[in-house]
Amino acid sequence: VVDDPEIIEEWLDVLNFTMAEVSHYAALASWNYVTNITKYNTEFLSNVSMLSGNYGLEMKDEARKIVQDNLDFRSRRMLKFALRGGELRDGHKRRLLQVTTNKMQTIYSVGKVCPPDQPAGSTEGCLALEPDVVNIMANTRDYDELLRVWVGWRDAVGPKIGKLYPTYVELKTEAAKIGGYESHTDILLEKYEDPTFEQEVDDLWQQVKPMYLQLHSYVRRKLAAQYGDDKVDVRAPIPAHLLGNMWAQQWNNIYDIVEPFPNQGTIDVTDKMKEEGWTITKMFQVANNFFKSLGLEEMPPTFWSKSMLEKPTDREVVCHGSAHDFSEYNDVRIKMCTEVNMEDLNTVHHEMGHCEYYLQYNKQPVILRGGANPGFHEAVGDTIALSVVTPDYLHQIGLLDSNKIDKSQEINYLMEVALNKIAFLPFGLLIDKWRWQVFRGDITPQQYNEKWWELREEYQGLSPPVERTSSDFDPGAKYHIPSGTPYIRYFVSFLVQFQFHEALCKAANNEGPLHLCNVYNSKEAGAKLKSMLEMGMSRPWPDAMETMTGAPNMDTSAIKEYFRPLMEWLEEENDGELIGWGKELRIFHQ
Ligand SMILES: O=C(CCC(O)(O)[C@H](Cc1ccccc1)NC(=O)c1ccccc1)N[C@@H](Cc1ccccc1)C(=O)O
Ligand SMILES: [Zn+2]
Repeated sequence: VVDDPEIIEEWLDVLNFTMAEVSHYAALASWNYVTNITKYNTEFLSNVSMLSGNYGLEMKDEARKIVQDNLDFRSRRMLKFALRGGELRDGHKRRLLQVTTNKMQTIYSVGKVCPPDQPAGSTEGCLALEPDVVNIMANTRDYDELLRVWVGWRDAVGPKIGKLYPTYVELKTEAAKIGGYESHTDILLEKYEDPTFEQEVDDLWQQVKPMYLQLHSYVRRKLAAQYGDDKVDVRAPIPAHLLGNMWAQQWNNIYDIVEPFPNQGTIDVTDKMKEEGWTITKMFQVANNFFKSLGLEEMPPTFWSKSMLEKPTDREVVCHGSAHDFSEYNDVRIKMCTEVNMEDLNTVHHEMGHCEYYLQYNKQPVILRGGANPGFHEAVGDTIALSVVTPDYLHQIGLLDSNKIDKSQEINYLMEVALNKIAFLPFGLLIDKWRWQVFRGDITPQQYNEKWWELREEYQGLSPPVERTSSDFDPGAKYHIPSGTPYIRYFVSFLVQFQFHEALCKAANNEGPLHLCNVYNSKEAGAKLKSMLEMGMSRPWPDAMETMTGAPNMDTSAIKEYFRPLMEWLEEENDGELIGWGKELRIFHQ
């Protein structure tokens, strides 16, 4: 047992130094695998993961011997993080967990949708998820073609991942119990340092659900008009393959079907980007320039030389976007199979927001480098993107002919953003609602798929377009399940990013409405954001929230304020129409 403050400080310094080394090598091994899926890189990653796991267990055992009583807040916080997490001590089980997780991620990343009666073993004429299948889901308006790729993708990856998932859950559960937790769910929730967190997200959902119901009712009617009311019943959940996205998580790609005031121009500037000859590099340079305009850190030279910004043609990679921190010499990188379109311009800012956070908290000890909570990390880039999509800024970067918008164009603009942000909220909640129940043992493998679809109907008001059975594993068709990436962070992000946007607009002395505010070039806004980012996870997230907004809590007033004009318009449109589904189906009256 150690209680000498001198020795403890020395131990924390050694922890910091060794952790930087270990996480550097772990990051490199991971980078090599995700940017080049080969047998060698897979095995190398597995070996490095075992070594970093050994290091983690050693540090934990040593940390346990330290008496924390008369340590300062910061040292106690570092020790708290050092003692966190699951703990598999058996090498074989640790290796099995690593290999199982890696297999699921690889199945997803190399998955292909092949034409019917495809000869076994050949990938001739098969389509990858990105960009091929994603583009079909976004652009096709043929009901049956959408159905073919929607089912095809789930058939290609679901059952294979579903076979591995129970082992993954068992091993995560064993690791959690050895670590002293009730279940792995408690480890996931621990990151929010808030005993009532689950209750809070339910309350927040209840506050924004009315906005979602208005959007859902309106979109359902428009889809019924588009595909016929034999295909879309305005009294029932919406078939899940008609929303322009493989997971129906965001509906921006069906803007043309739901456009409130046709032929008034739109902020979907994909066509203009192509006309203007935008390149992938330009997309990243424009994003980099926005951060620079705020007085924040630019991406360093190695970002441009070492990132993977487009899909390679000569090898298999993990296409799902990610931002990587190599914990030294400011080496931060993005891996993304970018395409020149509006949706990816958003994602470019999203990923670069992660890199900006890395660059801002790199003065913290390694163990305190992270988002104030995981939702904050997801919200940085999206907050900037709320300025980027304004007519004012799109005009500034040459993607809109005018930055003037009249009332109907303003409704069109708000609809576009709502199809991205409001549509997402129930999806951002239901993924971990399902996963928390699985890890608590409240959903058994036999029930995986039926419980998934119960949640999809309850929260999103969607139904599967064809019969689903327990031999399907539709959760596996979404990246974050096979890769083991938590998801409630995005629900948190999609709410707090409006609080952050409001705070930056206030710092920038913006006069106009929140939804038209663009903080580009505002050094005051940049300073406000920087003051939160550089904290990393050195303080509990309410302190970081208070630094940004002046109040410590998550709050839906900003997102409601942002969309108020659209909600008024939608309530008008939906007056006397059917709203909701199942038990909550009713006629809406203003
Ligand atoms: O998954 C992503 C973007 C990928 C990421 O940037 O969140 C990435 C996911 C990931 C990849 C590998 C390992 C772990 C997580 N997260 C990061 O790169 C990341 C995560 C934590 C800290 C720093 C970087 N977005 C979500 C939700 C979303 C967010 C914003 C716009 C659209 C959609 C989705 O696509 O469903
Ligand atoms: Zn992210």
